[in-house]
Amino acid sequence: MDNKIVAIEQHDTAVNLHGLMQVLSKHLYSTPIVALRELVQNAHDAIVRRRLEEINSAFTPEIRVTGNPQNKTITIYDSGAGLTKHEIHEFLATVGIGYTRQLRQEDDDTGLIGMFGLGFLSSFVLAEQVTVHTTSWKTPQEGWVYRSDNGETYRIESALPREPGFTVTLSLKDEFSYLADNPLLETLLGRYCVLMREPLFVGQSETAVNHLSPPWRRDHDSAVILHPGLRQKQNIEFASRFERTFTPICTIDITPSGKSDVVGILWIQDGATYGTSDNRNLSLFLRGMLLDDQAHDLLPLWAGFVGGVVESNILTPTANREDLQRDDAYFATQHALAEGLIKGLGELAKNQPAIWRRVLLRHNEALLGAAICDERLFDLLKDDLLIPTSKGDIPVSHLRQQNTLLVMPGEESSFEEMLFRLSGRPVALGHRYAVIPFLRRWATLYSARLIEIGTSGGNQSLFSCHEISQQEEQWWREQLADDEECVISRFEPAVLPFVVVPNREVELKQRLEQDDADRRMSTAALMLARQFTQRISEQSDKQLYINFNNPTIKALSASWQNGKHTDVACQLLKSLKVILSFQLQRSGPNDFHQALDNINQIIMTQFLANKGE
Ligand SMILES: Nc1ncnc2c1ncn2[C@@H]1O[C@H](COP(=O)(O)OP(=O)(O)OP(=O)(O)O)[C@@H](O)[C@H]1O
Repeated sequence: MDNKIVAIEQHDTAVNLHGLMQVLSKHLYSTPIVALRELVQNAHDAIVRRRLEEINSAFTPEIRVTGNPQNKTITIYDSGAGLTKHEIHEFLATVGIGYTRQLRQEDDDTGLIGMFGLGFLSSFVLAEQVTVHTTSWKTPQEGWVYRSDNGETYRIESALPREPGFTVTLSLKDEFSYLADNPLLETLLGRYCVLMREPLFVGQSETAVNHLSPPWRRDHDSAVILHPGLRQKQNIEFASRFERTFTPICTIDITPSGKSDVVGILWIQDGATYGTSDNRNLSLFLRGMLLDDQAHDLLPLWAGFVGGVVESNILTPTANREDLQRDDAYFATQHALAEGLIKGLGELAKNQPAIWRRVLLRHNEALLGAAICDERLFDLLKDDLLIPTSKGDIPVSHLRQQNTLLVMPGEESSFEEMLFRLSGRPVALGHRYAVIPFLRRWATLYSARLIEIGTSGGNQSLFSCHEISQQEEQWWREQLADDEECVISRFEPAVLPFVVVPNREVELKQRLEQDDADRRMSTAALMLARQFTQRISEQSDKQLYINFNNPTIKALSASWQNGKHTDVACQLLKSLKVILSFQLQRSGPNDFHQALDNINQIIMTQFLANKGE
């Protein structure tokens, strides 16, 4: 046995400070503007900290951001807790450690935003020099100035004391000097900080950029219950600040539910959408600070016509505070928003019929898709939505006749369409978004029959079989069929002697077997589809249903049985078939010419031959 002693060495991981600072300050954030948000957020937290810690504190909370274009500086002032000399070393100048996190660990319901101990570093993205002047409320007789060019080294010097608080001055790099413009700062910060709870002023302005509190907080803070109409008006005004493309039709309140604390408003966009259009737009505020104005993944996929602004205190941001961790809180929020939206749509339908009609009108197609994603939505929408049919858009109840619903899966017009135009029955257009799954669910719920025309199952329900001898069947095939499969049947209306129906399943099989289908479909999907089409036997891609309810067909059948010659009549019928097929793009130009020629010939020889000369 080998008894070698293995020496185990333990070392501290070395950190290359320069490299780490480069990554943290330059590459953590997607846009340098985020640095301003981080500094305002620190100012906010400092005010909260002072309120929490200073007993009998009677200070006026204020954050003020001022740009100075001449000096190319931006100053962020706050009247918060400030820092002692020791705290500057321990928290401001230590990467990854912040006092805010410690405070949050004691009590996380205080509204503090910071947690990573990284945000201050982002100031080095914008600035070639960062200067801080601070006085802590704990040591009001001391003032300190911190200075650093890159965050890697810094200087601290004693300075005159100031009112407790913290002022950071960024001497901007040339490429960011344009930011030292107060109107621009007002726009940028107005976007990020509109829901922040401490007042933020820009330049010399006496009006805080966040002076308007969001409607849901007004409800909470005020004892007065607003008239619903007035509330809706306020909500829409507020929503319009976040919805750039569409005007909101109406808003839906989101209140905390389940494990989510999310609160805010969603709205339905005014502007017709297609079923597949995705205009979801969600601004998410975390602890009062805009985290993401493209947080639409939190909304259900079917809600392509919905916008919203919501806030939460429990979601977990990523370290750059530009995205969210996909944790339990995230999924609870997703769930709460979907539930709130479904409930809100239900209340809209019940309490505001005029607005509900507008919503249906604008988003009928998208709502068809939504209805098949959720039972409750289906229940809400099933009788109000319109189905596109051969006779225009109509509710499903009008589509139902003799307890059957007809749907045409294919896109092109066909003989079936003509069949139903003749009988006056509307046929749903199955190629349109969500129509077939919606009708399937509707049919199951109301125990109606859904007939999908063109599939073998569908055709069997439409055309009943008629028995004739094999010899006669053979004769009919010879007289009327080209490359169609011949089916002897009975159907309405009797005035139609036959129809040519494409076999959609065979069409699908042929399409899948084409090379270009391979390129468009993923291999897995293609394999599944092929498994299905293998079961479709090699048949003709068209079927000719000969109608034994039709008087001409019946008369011709009787003649054949009596051995009479009916060649001319059969030729006429066949030409009629080709002409109708051509109109529906089911026969080619040569056949069409031939058919017209036949008719001319028959008329000439049968009716005019003796009289013409
Ligand atoms: N304006 C300020 N007033 C008082 N203390 C401040 C101020 N700005 C920063 N600090 C202190 O410096 C610490 C580090 O700040 P930094 O922005 O790097 O991280 P953070 O705010 O704690 O967390 P995050 O990275 O999530 O923003 C803070 O926790 C706080 O203790």
